Amino acid sequence: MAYGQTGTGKTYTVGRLGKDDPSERGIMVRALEDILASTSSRSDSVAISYLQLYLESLQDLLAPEKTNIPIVEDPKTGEVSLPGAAVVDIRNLDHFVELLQIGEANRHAANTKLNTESSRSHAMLVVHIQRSLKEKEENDTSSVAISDESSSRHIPLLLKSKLLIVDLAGSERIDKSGSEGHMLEEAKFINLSLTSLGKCINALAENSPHIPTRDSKLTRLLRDSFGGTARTSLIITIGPSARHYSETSSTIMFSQRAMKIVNTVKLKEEVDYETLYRKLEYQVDYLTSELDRQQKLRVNEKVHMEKELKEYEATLAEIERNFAVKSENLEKEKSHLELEIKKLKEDLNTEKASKDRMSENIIQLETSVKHNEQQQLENSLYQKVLADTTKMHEQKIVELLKQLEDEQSRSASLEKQLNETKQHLSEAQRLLQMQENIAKDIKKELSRLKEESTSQIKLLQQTNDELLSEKALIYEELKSVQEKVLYEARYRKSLEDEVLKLKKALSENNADLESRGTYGMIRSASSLGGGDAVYMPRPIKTRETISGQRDTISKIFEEVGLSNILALLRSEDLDVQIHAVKVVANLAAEDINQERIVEEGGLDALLLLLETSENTTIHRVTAGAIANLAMNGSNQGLIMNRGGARLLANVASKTDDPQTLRMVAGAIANLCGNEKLHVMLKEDGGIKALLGMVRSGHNDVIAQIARGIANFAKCESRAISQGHRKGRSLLIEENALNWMVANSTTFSASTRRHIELAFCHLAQNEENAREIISTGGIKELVRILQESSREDIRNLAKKALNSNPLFLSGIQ
Ligand SMILES: Nc1ncnc2c1ncn2[C@@H]1O[C@H](COP(=O)(O)OP(=O)(O)OP(=O)(O)O)[C@@H](O)[C@H]1O
Repeated sequence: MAYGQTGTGKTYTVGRLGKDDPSERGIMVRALEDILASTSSRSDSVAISYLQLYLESLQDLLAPEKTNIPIVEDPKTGEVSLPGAAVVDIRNLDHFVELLQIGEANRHAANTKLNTESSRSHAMLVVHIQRSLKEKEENDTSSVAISDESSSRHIPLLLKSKLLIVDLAGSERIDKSGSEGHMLEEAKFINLSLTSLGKCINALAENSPHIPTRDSKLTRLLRDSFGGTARTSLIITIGPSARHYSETSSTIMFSQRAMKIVNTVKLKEEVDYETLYRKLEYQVDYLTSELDRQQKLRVNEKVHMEKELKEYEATLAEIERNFAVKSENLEKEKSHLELEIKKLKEDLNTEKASKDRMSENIIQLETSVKHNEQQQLENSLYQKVLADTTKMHEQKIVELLKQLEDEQSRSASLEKQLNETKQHLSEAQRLLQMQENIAKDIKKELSRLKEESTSQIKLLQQTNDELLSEKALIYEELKSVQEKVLYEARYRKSLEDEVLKLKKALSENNADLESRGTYGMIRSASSLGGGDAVYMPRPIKTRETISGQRDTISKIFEEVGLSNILALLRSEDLDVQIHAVKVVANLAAEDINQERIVEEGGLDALLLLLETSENTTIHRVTAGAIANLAMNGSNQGLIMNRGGARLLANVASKTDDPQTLRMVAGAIANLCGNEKLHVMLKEDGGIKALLGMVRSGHNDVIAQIARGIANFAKCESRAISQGHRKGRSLLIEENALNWMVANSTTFSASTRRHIELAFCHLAQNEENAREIISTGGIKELVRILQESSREDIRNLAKKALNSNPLFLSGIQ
């Protein structure tokens, strides 16, 4: 962690990329360089997350759309994780530097959007390192070795490490930095997180049993990173100037406390249950097939031995048979020879003469006997060999039987090993199941959080839609005001002449009144307004002077006096009346004049003029003046209460002059924007008159009518949604729907949009559904949904179609 006051080099120390010069690299890059140098892609994985904490909200700098990322703490191990944050595997150092750059760009963009600086947020780099260990030897000696002994005795392990590099926000105190407003809010959050970090450091330094990590998100995040089993390095940055003395001393004190903390670094080894499970599964397969193979081998061997035994027995029988035959032959030959010797001896006795021959024969016979004896000896040797062979075969049979016994005991031990491995397997399965359950719980929690945020997003979307439609309406109003300003700019040019004429008429009138002795009437009228006590006509200024003031209507106001101008509305001279009403209409266009005009009886005078005059110009300009006054909410009620809607409707019914109709429609359209007046407007014939003016067919008139309908429908829809009104739309009661459906595509783009907007607002009210369907409105809604040029109107159409089952079945 880098800690210190703003501008003292935390980011310089921790975050510099040093792309061109490696000696410029900060700790983040150097740390990754070291890690990558001592890891191998075969057994290790290195991944990072990069985040910033601003105003207690955690934002992913690698995926900036992810904000408010939840912090999850494992209740058993105390490990902190951020399941919502992006975790990116690092391929090499260049890849890492690229990610840091993206993170910095996102941090800069996010902070510019929030109008803050980087030093107001905490930046965190989380590096996850994972190593598959060569596997640890299992102590249990009972486990039975199979052919691949070295691998069977080991359990796969994962060595997990986490490196957290934190660039903390500036630690300066609020009172010193003089923060206020949004800055103060920021400073409070920074203070909250750094103060709670300080508290945790104090508690750790004092070996306190309770460490208050829950007080801020920063300390919750760092929970498994300071104290306990982690190794923590704290970098302190200070400003060398004497100005920073107090910050420097508090920073150093903070670090002194931190130095008291004693940590015991502990490696986190975890059984890689997945690999273990795969391995045990493989072992079971292997042992099963090995057992089958051994059994087959034993059966084959037994068959082979039995065959060999049979062969030996056959050979033995053959040898015995041969031996018997030979013995019989020898016996025969022996008895034959004995007979011959006997015969020769008898011959010896009888034939002494042939003694020599006889003795020769005897010698011959003796040699033959010797030979026979030799053969007999050989036979006995042969018998001995036979006995030896038989013995040997017997021994071999015994050996084979012993081997068979060995095989049987080996098979039993294999079976035992198989059972034990199966037990291991089921244990691994149980642990795996346990891990799956934990993963399921985390998933459940995540989906709950997701649901919660989805409903919040929906709510925000709804508010956004409403704001969009509000914005669009304001935009339309603005546009119409702009049009009006343009119109008035043109009008003002002609006003220059009007003012001249008016002044002339005013002075003549005064002279006339004075000469007729009625001057007091004007004087008293003027004193009513609290203005000049005595009307003093000023000398008429030159054309050049007035021309210099022509854009400053307020000056005319001051110069002539409002009460005097209003008095001229009652002049008997039509020309004067016309000029006066034009000036009043013009003054009424300015917000600041409206209140005074009404206060000084201008509204009454205008309404009287509308009622009594037969002149078209008077009607047109008066309606325009009333339209201007009707822009102001507080005047709308006055106009209505004094029968304004009736008078306007009356004028509309008597004329076909498009300019007059445009003014009248504009005035009624403004009154439509006040939901409280809707019923009265209907009763006084205002809505009927507004809709009746479509007969003119003039684009400017139709534009005002469409604006009025949109104002009306929008306010009505709002009143219904807020529960202020119920029932069918008053517009529908006045048969506006047929005209809207028939004409929604025939006019200019802005008029069309007003009609579409009105239509969509009417469709939000269930009570209007029947009429909307019977006038072919579903088709119209679908058309708006597909074709309208404005997104907020399309959204309104979609909302109406989706929320009303009658519409949905109508579509089908
Ligand atoms: N050791 C240094 N050598 C040269 N320049 C430095 C050094 N330390 C900081 N600077 C420079 O001082 C300025 C402020 O530094 P840096 O932005 O790192 O401060 P910081 O403590 O992170 O500030 P903050 O809390 O406002 O983010 C930078 O322009 C930086 O380049």
